[in-house]
Amino acid sequence: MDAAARAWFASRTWQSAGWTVAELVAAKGSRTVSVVLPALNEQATVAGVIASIAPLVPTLVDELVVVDSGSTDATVEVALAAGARVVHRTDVLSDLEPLPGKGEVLWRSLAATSGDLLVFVDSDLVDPDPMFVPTLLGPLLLEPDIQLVKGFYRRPLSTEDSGGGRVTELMARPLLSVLRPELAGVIQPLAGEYAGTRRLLEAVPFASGYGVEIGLLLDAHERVGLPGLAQVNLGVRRHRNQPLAALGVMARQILSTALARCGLPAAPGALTQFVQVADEWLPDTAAVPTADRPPMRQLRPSPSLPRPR
Ligand SMILES: O=c1ccn([C@@H]2O[C@H](COP(=O)(O)OP(=O)(O)O)[C@@H](O)[C@H]2O)c(=O)[nH]1
Ligand SMILES: O=C(O)[C@@H](COP(=O)(O)O)O[C@H]1O[C@H](CO)[C@@H](O)[C@H](O)[C@H]1O
Repeated sequence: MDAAARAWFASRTWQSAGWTVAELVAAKGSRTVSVVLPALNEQATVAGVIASIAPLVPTLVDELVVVDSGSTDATVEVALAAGARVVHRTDVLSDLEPLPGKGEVLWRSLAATSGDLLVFVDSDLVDPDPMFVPTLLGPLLLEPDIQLVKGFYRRPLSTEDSGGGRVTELMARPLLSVLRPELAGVIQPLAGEYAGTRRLLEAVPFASGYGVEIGLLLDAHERVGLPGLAQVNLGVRRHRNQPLAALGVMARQILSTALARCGLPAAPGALTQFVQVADEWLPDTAAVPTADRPPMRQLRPSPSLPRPR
């Protein structure tokens, strides 16, 4: 790591949370917190993720919202039964045709929620620790300069104790070490569990697909610098792991977003992969959406405007 990354790692990495939920509630004051779970066909896991967060409502967490990304399974019914508010991605900004992707629903969640602080948690987590949200909120509530907090964790892969975070280890981390060495100290740059201030999150674009995390990290670094970033140890994170080919498409989105944020040209979103059919290998080319959504503040300039509930 370069000197700046090393200094940041030493000063902005919490290897353990030195705070309690009660201390955070006291520190919160009049600030409000929205927890957002993006969900696409997560009927098997969304209730467990909600259950790990629901006890924090309404003290530390003011609203717990599942933003449905066009699920075709029973995600919505399961999430409602588990006690979350469920917003379909077209319930807000309904004049805008939805783009496919995780970033789209995270972007729309800004219009569906009202918290001064937002926490994003994936809905495909398996047995998430109930301390994920309080640990992510700690630096935001206790350190006035911090505006984005990334989680880090040990990432099991299927039956192995580690090996998860394949796109992180094989693409995102090497890419950051080349393009933004200052961010080389970020342990999980693609972590799907992170928290930020609305002030920051409404000021930056959102990549509509899987590039959303790398895009937000690069834009946050650009806007608030290393002092505005922090990372917290969340322990272990198990989730539904996608097959390698799907991660290839994800990596293509992340690469496009990262290059664009760093001012480098990238060919329009398309990826050719190869499949074996009998004794032949055939190309399988798919368009890879890489569009950005503009800063929410451009659409909703006045924070005093009533936010749709
Ligand atoms: O178009 C999408 C793709 C993903 N997700 C959600 O975003 C989170 C992370 O996506 P995924 O699990 O596919 O990514 P991975 O964790 O495998 O990298 C999960 O809660 C998904 O349900 C979503 O809301 N819309
Ligand atoms: O970190 C990674 O390499 C990928 C894939 O993780 P696994 O190899 O399936 O554990 O998972 C993350 O990347 C996505 C893109 O940023 C995020 O949206 C996911 O929340 C996160 O799980």
